[in-house]
Amino acid sequence: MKCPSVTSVVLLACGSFNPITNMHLRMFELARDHLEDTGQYRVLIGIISPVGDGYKKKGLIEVSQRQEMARLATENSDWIAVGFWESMQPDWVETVEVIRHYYDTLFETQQESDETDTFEASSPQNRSDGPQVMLLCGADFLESFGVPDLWKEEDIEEIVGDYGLVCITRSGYNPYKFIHKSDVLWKHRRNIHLVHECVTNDISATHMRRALRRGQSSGNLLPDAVVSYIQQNNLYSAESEQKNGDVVLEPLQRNSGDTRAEGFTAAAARTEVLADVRVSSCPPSDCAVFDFDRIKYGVS
Ligand SMILES: Nc1ncnc2c1ncn2[C@@H]1O[C@H](COP(=O)(O)OP(=O)(O)OP(=O)(O)O)[C@@H](O)[C@H]1O
Ligand SMILES: NC(=O)c1ccc[n+]([C@@H]2O[C@H](COP(=O)(O)O)[C@@H](O)[C@H]2O)c1
Ligand SMILES: [Zn+2]
Repeated sequence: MKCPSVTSVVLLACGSFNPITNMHLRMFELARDHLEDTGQYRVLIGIISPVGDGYKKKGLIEVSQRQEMARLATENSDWIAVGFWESMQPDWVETVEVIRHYYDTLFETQQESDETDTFEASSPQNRSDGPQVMLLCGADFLESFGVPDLWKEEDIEEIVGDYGLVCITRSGYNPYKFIHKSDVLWKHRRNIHLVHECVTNDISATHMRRALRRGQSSGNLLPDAVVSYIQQNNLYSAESEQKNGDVVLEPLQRNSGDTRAEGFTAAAARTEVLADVRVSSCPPSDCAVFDFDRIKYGVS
């Protein structure tokens, strides 16, 4: 019997990581288990890429500190590491460019190790050799594709069409419904791996920052080394939470040309509406696999 080929995968998670939480680390484990369970993939490494300060998100502390926390959180992992390239760029970098960067770097490495030197540059979807870079995210990230002026259509098309996405469900979001309603996501649904997080939780960096600035415990939801680093450097306060408070998020500014704070407020309000799609329904019973063609989930 012919052995089905196994694709090597690099998982890339882009985000603020302000600070990194245990859920961020769990996200990688859930994604790896899910992909490897299919028998079609082998996950080689996971990369955490903290966004640069130029992203200008409210309450975003310096990237050197977010990086250090991510480094501490992953120092004992044998497969998850921090990617520094994104934050070393002078300006905020579109996510698709970060993915391209890691894809190109891996491709070059593969090329160098190839003796025959017969490789030709080809687009990711046409390449059967070498590892595939997949974007790893939570359902809120996926649903942010629907926020006007936040993402370029062509970037979404490239991310899901050429590279692929692994999305972890998150309380308050319904990625099944979101994909069903989006033409581009539906078209590329086979490249979107939805992983159902069976342990319902509402862990977020926002909750952690709130607890920390109020002097409360992080309730074991942050790695110990990260808690110590935060305490030693007195990182989260009412003041740090106000950082970028009156600035427009860089992607919105870039895509809409709007530098006014009201522009951001309007977009933030749209985000709220999006989050309102909140449907608690998860895939019926199967926690690991969701087959769009097999399961009907009553979307209007
Ligand atoms: N509890 C969670 N469940 C699923 N995905 C999550 C969870 N927490 C974070 N993620 C994902 O981790 C990635 C990085 O997210 P991010 O740094 O924004 O963390 P966050 O907890 O959402 O922080 P914040 O509250 O500041 O937005 C995103 O893709 C996000 O969707
Ligand atoms: N157009 C884009 O490429 C685009 C838009 C918004 C956010 N992002 C990225 O998504 C991530 C979002 O992080 P947060 O969920 O912490 O805001 C960041 O890495 C950011 O750079 C990319
Ligand atoms: Zn977030």
